Amino acid sequence: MKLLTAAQTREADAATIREEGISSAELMERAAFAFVTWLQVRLSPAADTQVLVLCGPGNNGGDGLAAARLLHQQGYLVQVGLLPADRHSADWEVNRARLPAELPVAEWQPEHFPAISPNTVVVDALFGTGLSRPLEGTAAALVQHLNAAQARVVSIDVPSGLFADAPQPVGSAVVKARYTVGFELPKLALLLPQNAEFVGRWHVVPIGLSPRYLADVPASMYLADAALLAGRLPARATFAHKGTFGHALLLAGSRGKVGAAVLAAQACLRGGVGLLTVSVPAVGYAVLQSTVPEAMCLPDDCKTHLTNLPELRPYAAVGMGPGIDQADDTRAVLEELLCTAKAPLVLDADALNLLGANRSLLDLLPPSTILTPHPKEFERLTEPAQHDYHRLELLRGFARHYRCYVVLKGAYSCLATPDGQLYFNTTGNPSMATGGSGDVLTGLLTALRADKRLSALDAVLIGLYAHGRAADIAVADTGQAGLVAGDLPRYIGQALQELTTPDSL
Ligand SMILES: NC(=O)C1=CN([C@@H]2O[C@H](COP(=O)(O)OP(=O)(O)OC[C@H]3O[C@@H](n4cnc5c(N)ncnc54)[C@H](OP(=O)(O)O)[C@@H]3O)[C@@H](O)[C@H]2O)[C@@H](O)CC1
Ligand SMILES: Nc1ncnc2c1ncn2[C@@H]1O[C@H](COP(=O)(O)OP(=O)(O)O)[C@@H](O)[C@H]1O
Ligand SMILES: [K+]
Repeated sequence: MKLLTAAQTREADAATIREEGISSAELMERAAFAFVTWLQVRLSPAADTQVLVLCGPGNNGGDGLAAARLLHQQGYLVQVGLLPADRHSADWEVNRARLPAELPVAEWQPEHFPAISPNTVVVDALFGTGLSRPLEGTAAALVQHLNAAQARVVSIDVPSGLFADAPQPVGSAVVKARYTVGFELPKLALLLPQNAEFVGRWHVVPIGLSPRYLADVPASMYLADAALLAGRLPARATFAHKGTFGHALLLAGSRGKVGAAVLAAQACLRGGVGLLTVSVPAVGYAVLQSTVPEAMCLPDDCKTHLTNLPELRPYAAVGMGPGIDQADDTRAVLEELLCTAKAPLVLDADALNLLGANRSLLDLLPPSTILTPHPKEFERLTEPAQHDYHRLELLRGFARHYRCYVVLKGAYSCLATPDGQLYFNTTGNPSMATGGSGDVLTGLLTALRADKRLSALDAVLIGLYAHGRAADIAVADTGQAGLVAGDLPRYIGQALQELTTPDSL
């Protein structure tokens, strides 16, 4: 699924109206109906629920007016509060005129905004994608009044005051919603951690925007969801053998962090690799052999950390980083790996920290290397970001410059490709905020990179999706708090199966 800018969303509306021969008011009715349908599933029975719809002057306010009418028709106790304005959009006027006379409507004057009870469900339809500047004056005061009320707020399209795809000044007035319900496609703002306190949980509801427009519009940002990835993992051929899926090498572990090597190795095997060799410091040899008997183990001469790069010829992909620590000998191993590797590389954790501390090594990165930093590791590779949009631009620039695939890990992990595209992963949940989840990802990505049937892009996208999906499946058994990283590998196979090409004509 593509992520559209606010301007492209307007074009999508216009294309839909043109192609279907409908009026813009009809499209607004569709949007309001989709919103109300979503809301009704979550509301208590009509007689018990007071709904306040706060409407701004544009089409977001128009959506609110149409939603107020539809909720009123369903028997909810609805009131409408209007933000005073000199001008209104044409479809706002249409829907204002359609409000039934018995539905209470009042213009809310700044001197005496009515009190908002915490029991009220507030529909925030003040501003949407048409926000042209930060809120101030009456609009800002109303947003502050609403936020102070601590009512249950559901925002239409975007929380009012939040730009859909650009940063706003720190401290701007923005509605703090419990839910945000968007139309057809999520806006970029909903995916960024800095907006979490405004967005709450988000959902998108379909409104039938032009499929032709959505297919043709150029995009540089995508949502990597099941629809994008379904069928991208080829099914295993009947006569497949272990050579078909590649031999991977993992360089992982140090004294006190052998567990990272174990987690990465388990995930690599569950990711379907044909053969796996793990190079660990001598202290990890017995641990690895007993906990991951399917893997071969190459103990380093050094007891505590990695000091030797194994002969690389047998390997179809190499992953380095989990738990390796940052000793100078290990930096030399990394440098030799970057200089000599012919196979694709996956670099994580301390391999990234070593790159950050020795930036001249970055110029040695082979093209198409996969790097998986979390925001702090990414900062060590680049510079502190001013805000999340800036971080995404740094990410895009880094991936382009070094011709690499860079995954900025988080709730919606973002992959930047060498040609500057961004893909946001949609799977995963907060159960993964536990030590070792990243080590599991390294192992899984190394397995998928060793599989020659997959392109680099597909390997990363499938890996990110399956990593998060494994956690989504696992929490049904473990609960969120109870999940540990070692649970994840067992669910990877199920997650990968969901993306496997169906065995049909
Ligand atoms: N496919 C879809 O997604 C569909 C989208 N639809 C809906 O349309 C919404 C977009 O509507 P929209 O373009 O009319 O913009 P909206 O957000 O209502 O605000 C514009 C008004 O606010 C004003 N204004 C702006 N900034 C301001 C400020 N800081 N302080 C004060 N005023 C400010 C601005 O005035 P101006 O900038 O000209 O001064 C103008 O009057 C979208 O979010 C969705 O809900 C559906 O109906 C159909 C399908
Ligand atoms: N709230 C969350 N929602 C979804 N995924 C998450 C969340 N928190 C963490 N993750 C995922 O868990 C992994 C954590 O990786 P990382 O920070 O490297 O952990 P570690 O270093 O402990 O292995 C990343 O893939 C990240 O995307
Ligand atoms: K809104």
